Amino acid sequence: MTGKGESHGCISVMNGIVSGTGAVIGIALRTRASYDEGGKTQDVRIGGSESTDDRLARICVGRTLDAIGVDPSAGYVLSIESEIPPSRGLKSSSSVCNAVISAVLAHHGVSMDVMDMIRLGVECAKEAKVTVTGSFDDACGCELGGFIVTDNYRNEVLRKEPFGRYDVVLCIPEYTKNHTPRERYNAVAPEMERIKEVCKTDPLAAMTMNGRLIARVTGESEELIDDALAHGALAAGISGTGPAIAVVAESGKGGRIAEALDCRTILTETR
Ligand SMILES: Nc1ncnc2c1ncn2[C@@H]1O[C@H](COP(=O)(O)OP(=O)(O)O)[C@@H](O)[C@H]1O
Ligand SMILES: O=C(O)C1=C[C@@H](OP(=O)(O)O)[C@@H](O)[C@H](O)C1
Repeated sequence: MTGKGESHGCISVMNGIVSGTGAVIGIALRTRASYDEGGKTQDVRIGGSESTDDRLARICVGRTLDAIGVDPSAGYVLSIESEIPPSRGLKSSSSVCNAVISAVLAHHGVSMDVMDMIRLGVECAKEAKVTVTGSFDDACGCELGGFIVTDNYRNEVLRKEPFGRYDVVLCIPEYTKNHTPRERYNAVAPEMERIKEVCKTDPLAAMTMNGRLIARVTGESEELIDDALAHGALAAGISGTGPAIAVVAESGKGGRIAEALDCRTILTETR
């Protein structure tokens, strides 16, 4: 039986690299995976992109088979279709991990506790070296949706609540993330402590503060953030390690903001 798996995306409220505490809001963009065993080859087909590295997906298959006691040398076909542009800070890697692991489990008819599945994905991301802290915040946001705060060092959820329905505009540069040295994130720890305080009562204000701070850390311009706010956005900032900018707006107002911004945009909503 073909195993099917699905996960979503999320945007950053607090970048977890700075202090180990991460916060995200789930969005509706989707990743779908399907998995079938048979044949002699291990075949990974990534829709819409010839150039995306398939190593993370292969690690997810191998580690899931290992976790459920199945021989990982079996031939398979894994297909992945994702709406999330890779390597822009929009959590494509976490979403792929969740979707692929779910598809492999479904093929074998095995159920796994959702938090165990998320933690398995974090281990895969670490092995593939696509994360600094393990990105437990992102993995939870992609799978569970809503507003989530996590401790990425302990893989613990600190806060999880529904977020309500908002439009989300994503500005997607053509280029992918630059790998800014970790010391540059560590250097802004005092500012992140202030953002953590704000986040306790006002996650949208925290998102903009974080988004501006990370723009400074990674060397991105804040111009699009200013433009989005000037056009009525409730929050705007770099998501993850960038370079994408995420904008939150009242439901129905995202389209107008997207038109006003000088960038390639995707219009979606919170989940
Ligand atoms: N559609 C996809 N199919 C398979 N793997 C993907 C896909 N999208 C992203 N990935 C994996 O995730 C990696 C990108 O991770 P990363 O640079 O951390 O970006 P992001 O911030 O989007 O998570 C890619 O190199 C690839 O290994
Ligand atoms: O590598 C990491 O540990 C993290 C990377 C960032 O996200 P992206 O991978 O989306 O850039 C960040 O937002 C997250 O809190 C932690």
